[in-house]
Amino acid sequence: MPQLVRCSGRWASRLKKSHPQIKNQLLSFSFTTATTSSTSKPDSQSSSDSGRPCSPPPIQVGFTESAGRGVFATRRIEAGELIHTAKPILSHPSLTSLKSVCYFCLGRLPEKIPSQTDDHVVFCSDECRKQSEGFREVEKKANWSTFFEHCHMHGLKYPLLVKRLACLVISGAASADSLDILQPATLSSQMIFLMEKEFILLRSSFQDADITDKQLAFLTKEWYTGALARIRINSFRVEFAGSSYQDLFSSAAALVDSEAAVGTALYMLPSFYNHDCDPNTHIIWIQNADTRIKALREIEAGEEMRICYIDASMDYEARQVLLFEGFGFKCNCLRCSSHD
Ligand SMILES: C[S@@+](CC[C@H](N)C(=O)[O-])C[C@H]1O[C@@H](n2cnc3c(N)ncnc32)[C@H](O)[C@@H]1O
Repeated sequence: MPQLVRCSGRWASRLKKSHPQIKNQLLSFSFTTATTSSTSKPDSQSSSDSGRPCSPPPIQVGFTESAGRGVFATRRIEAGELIHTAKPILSHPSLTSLKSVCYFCLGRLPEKIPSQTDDHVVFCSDECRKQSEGFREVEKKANWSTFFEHCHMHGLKYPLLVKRLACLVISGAASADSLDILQPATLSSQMIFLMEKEFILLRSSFQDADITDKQLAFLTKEWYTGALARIRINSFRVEFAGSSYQDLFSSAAALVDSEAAVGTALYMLPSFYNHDCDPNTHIIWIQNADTRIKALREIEAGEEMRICYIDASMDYEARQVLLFEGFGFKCNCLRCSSHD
């Protein structure tokens, strides 16, 4: 039986200083010790597929024997059960989706887009526009064309999330150490060297926009690489599960464009799920970056829940290469132990 840890205390106080999305995620972390007020709506809660919430979610973060922290079931979970939902703490559309999905929630745009006050990006609702006001005010002060062009030319998506985090920090909506709780990727000196350019572009875009040195004190190369190392290992490509012929058609078209993902998002609780090449759980997106974690089969109380980070249909060798190069680990799952 793994040693279970309560996600409160040090983690909670660090997260309390963070922006509202992170604060809401805190409810999902504190569920073992805290009761949420009737007016607060946890961002991560279990619910039936009818959408009826039945919190708290039956999960707990604990230590595994050989994969660091992981997520464990606190009771038996049925196959197909919706275990919990989660809202992103950071999200950003892919550069090719900037005008076709909501700049905040990555959701599809309604036929009639609400009146926009923002020329460069588009929101699916007034609510999303309002939620973006803090970071967008900072972002709008600067000219991002060189930074975007650099990311576009080199196929970079993680710097877009670092930029959004930096805007949140400058706006006062997030603290600079918001992501410290997450496991960082090990970056080679070559990777760190290549990040120099994007870091300089990010910092100089803020400086040119007259963001003061005091406001930018956190934005050091060390902070940048630390944030990027965490985003790299923990963020998800957001791809909608096709639910209609129209969706299937659009995703086929997106694949032809070699970009099926509408964007990238980072979550707090889902970041603690380890990988398995024969997972018992999966993560899905239906209409925006809010995600659902569902059981693929029956899960026993105390069992670790794992998702699959890659395409599980690949053969053993291909999976090892991808997991090692992309995530920096040698997979210890049962399927890999038998070289299947
Ligand atoms: C997204 S994090 C998962 C949570 C992480 N264990 C933690 O403590 O924060 C991914 C990291 O967990 C570890 N990990 C996940 N799945 C693993 C597996 N199947 N075998 C070995 N290590 C794994 C690796 O260190 C990997 O880089």
